[in-house]
Amino acid sequence: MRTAVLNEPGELAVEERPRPDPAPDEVLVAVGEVGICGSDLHYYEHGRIGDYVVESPLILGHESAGEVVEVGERVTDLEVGDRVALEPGVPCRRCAHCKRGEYNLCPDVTFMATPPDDGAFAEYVAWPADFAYRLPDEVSVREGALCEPLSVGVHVARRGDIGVGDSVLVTGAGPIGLLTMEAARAAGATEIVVSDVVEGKLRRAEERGADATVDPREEDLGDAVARHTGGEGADVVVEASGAESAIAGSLDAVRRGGTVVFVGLADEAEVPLDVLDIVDNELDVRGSFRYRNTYPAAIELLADGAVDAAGLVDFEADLSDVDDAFRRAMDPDTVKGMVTVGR
Ligand SMILES: NC(=O)c1ccc[n+]([C@@H]2O[C@H](COP(=O)([O-])OP(=O)(O)OC[C@H]3O[C@@H](n4cnc5c(N)ncnc54)[C@H](O)[C@@H]3O)[C@@H](O)[C@H]2O)c1
Ligand SMILES: C[C@@H](O)[C@H](N)C(=O)O
Repeated sequence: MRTAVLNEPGELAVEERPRPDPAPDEVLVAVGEVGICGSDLHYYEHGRIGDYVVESPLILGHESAGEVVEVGERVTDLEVGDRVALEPGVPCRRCAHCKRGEYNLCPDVTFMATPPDDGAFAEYVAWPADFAYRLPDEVSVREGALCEPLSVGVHVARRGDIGVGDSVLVTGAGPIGLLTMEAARAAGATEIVVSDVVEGKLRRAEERGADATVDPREEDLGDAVARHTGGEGADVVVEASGAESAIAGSLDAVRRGGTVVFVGLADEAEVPLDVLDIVDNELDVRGSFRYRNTYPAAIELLADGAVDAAGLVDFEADLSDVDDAFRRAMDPDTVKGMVTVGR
């Protein structure tokens, strides 16, 4: 089968690999579409993300969906021909985190396209059937692939306890920020402000339903958010850029007693935060890591038309043009590029 393999930073090659056989609890999926994620681009450019280092050839891609072509002998709830979204992180199911239900925190997770685990830029993937979610007719294979970044947004909305009537600031209008905005809207948020430093991204946020947008280089973020929230600040701030200035500025934009959710990953592990501010204003400061139990909700949001994930897509490219697709995806105005593997 054809795969796209990262051999060296900046060197992505289409290579033949043996087609996998599904284990008894797995399904074999003919991959249809795979989204290009910021982490794929990071491995492509730098060969590492923090402690995860690409030390041997790695198949990238973890936002995927396709069609079941074979089922393992113990699989009872999926059939050949079902279209499925693949949740890319499969936990050990045995550790304390898994048993608590926080399986996104499992230290022994196998996560697609995170060294040393291969990803989904491949014609076929064998995957545990319980991490393959059947798509209803209303949800396309492309949308199925985008359940992955949407899941990040759904988990953020849950971590932030975003609810009816809340005001929310999202810093960063990449795929994660934009899908978080839509998950927040679906959760009941009524005033959503989005900030970014790229004009085209702010326009995208407006087109997709942001109530207001702010470029923090032109206007103080705290003042702008106060103006849109009756002088109070946002009930919930979601930091989805990873930019140090946005991380530090998040505390100026949240109301007293509000919540800040950090989902963006800064290049530096340490970014100064004013702890007195957190104590004095009784802020809830939370991290949000990947997701757990979000795929069913993401699929429902797409089936109901509550979220327009496919509208994020700027371009599609065939697997044979994956290297060029990665270059296009690096343009700051690009939100999402898709690689088509089969249909
Ligand atoms: N915690 C998790 O589980 C998780 C999952 C996926 C992605 N991430 C991280 O979330 C972040 C967003 O992911 P993405 O794929 O949308 O990334 P992205 O790079 O596509 O988007 C980031 C956006 O932030 C904008 N930005 C840069 N500086 C800014 C500033 N000072 N203020 C406001 N916006 C600014 C950029 O212009 C860009 O539009 C990244 O840091 C990524 O690594 C975390
Ligand atoms: C969650 C996923 O989208 C993210 N890029 C990760 O590898 O953690």
